[in-house]
Amino acid sequence: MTDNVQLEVEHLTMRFGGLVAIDNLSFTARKREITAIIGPNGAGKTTVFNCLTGFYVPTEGRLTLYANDGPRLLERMEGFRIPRNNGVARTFQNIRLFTGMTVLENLVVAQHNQLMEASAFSLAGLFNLGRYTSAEKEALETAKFWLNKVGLYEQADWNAGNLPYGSQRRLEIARAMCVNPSLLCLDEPAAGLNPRESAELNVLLQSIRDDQGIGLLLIEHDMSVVMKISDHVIVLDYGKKIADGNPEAVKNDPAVIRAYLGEDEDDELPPEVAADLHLDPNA
Ligand SMILES: Nc1ncnc2c1ncn2[C@@H]1O[C@H](COP(=O)(O)OP(=O)(O)OP(=O)(O)O)[C@@H](O)[C@H]1O
Repeated sequence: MTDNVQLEVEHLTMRFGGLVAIDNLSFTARKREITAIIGPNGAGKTTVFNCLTGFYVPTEGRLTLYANDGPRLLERMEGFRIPRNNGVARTFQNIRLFTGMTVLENLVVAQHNQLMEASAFSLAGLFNLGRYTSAEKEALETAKFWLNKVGLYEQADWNAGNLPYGSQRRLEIARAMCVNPSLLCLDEPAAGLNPRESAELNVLLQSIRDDQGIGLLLIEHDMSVVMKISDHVIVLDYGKKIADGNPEAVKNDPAVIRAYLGEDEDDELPPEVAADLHLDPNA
């Protein structure tokens, strides 16, 4: 039953004082699938990511990651161990690259933990022992692989801060992939992209899903991305799950339309949102 499950979230609740940001949320994300979490502003999407990646300790609930070597309970781990030992990588709403480093250096630094272990925390590195040099070579190979994959090989020596915005977004994804995660969490990767860059992002995310065989969790407001590439969509509103299914079912769900529209029957969806949800304007 759990064969294909990458992540199982059970009864997750996150309170900030009196505010319930996530309210008894359960869902499953599968391997080789893109699972989107959508919902209006403040619905609790980023808080879910912050619980999964150790930025917040959930108030209640269980978060089970099915890594290659068995299940892990993420909510019981110290935050820094989640990306380091447990295969959950993420990108952020606001790009967080090392802008003063080159594109290649950003990808090598991402592998710092593996390199530190191989260097026995510096001694092997200092004396240039074999184990360290082969780990260093491997880190460079991994970095080059991902540079190729995201189409930035030619820009390897550029300062990351000088890349165009869309390329910076792709570099962030490459950096997250350099730690060889089981689960990749992407927080609004299409924000600020033009239509061509969005289309390139779709291709990249689909190829990570298909070629790496990992689970992807995607927070995204751009419905053209969500509806095109997601296998599974979860909709949150005020911290509660209001829909869970395939994109087709979710976009026609009255509760979802109401969440975006509001309760007032006289309201109308802005034309671009209606178009993204593919709603019939004459309905
Ligand atoms: N550290 C915090 N302390 C207090 N309240 C918080 C904290 N983090 C999030 N919240 C609150 O939790 C709720 C959910 O926020 P969250 O950022 O998860 O929403 P979101 O769905 O990601 O929104 P957006 O689409 O605007 O990014 C909001 O009311 C927010 O103000």
